[in-house]
Amino acid sequence: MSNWDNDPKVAESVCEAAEKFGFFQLVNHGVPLEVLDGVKDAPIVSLGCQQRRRGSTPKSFPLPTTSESQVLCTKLMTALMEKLNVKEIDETKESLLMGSKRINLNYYPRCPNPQLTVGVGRHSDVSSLTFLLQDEIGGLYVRVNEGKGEEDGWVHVPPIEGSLVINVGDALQILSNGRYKSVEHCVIASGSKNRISIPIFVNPKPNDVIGPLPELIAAGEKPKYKNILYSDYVKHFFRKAHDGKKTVAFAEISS
Ligand SMILES: O=C(O)CCC(=O)C(=O)O
Ligand SMILES: [Fe+2]
Repeated sequence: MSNWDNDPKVAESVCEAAEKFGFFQLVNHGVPLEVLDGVKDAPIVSLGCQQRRRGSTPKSFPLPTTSESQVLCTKLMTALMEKLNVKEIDETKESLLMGSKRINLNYYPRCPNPQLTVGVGRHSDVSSLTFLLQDEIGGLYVRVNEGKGEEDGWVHVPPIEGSLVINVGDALQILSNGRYKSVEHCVIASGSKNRISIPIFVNPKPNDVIGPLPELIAAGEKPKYKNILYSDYVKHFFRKAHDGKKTVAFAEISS
């Protein structure tokens, strides 16, 4: 990614990955590694580890985002919007695409029989984009080829040192009228090692109304989703279990 500015293929690959897979890993992303390590080593993380009980649900802690991650986020959003022929990220779009952020801390205690514990159940994120820092343990699985019979399955996202895992969330799927995919993923705990992951969720503002972007509808696309208050969408997500049932169905226009 370091040659983002002089190689248009980088932006193209990002858009292609967001359309086809909804997930990709970035290296040379410009977010200094010390920032990632700093977050992983923060005292609150160790405290969290001691307080966690085996098998209990991961907990959220507010942690600051960095200016480097903001620059990266703006670059990605700009490229993703250009691909949709949305030329300018004005104030309204900035709010819809990246108006609020939340950082979580997920701690997965090792479990001798991972099949018997809940890491994170199948879900898609409600964000527009999620940036995930994961340690070297692994355990994140992403759904591929959904609905394609025998090819439908789960692929492990291997930890790559210094990389960021980035995925499209439901809000961006809705705003892009289904062009960018928010795919299901889940986490299986390790049988032998504790794992930490830190997702940064980049979201619309709670009071934003999300729906297919006006530029797409003006270009003749039929809207696949209704306009919906983002905070209502998030409420719906937290009301239901992580059972693989799609939150995005809540916003779909039935045909
Ligand atoms: O821990 C991970 O790798 C992913 C966690 C996740 O999907 C989430 O917090 O939404
Ligand atoms: Fe997630």
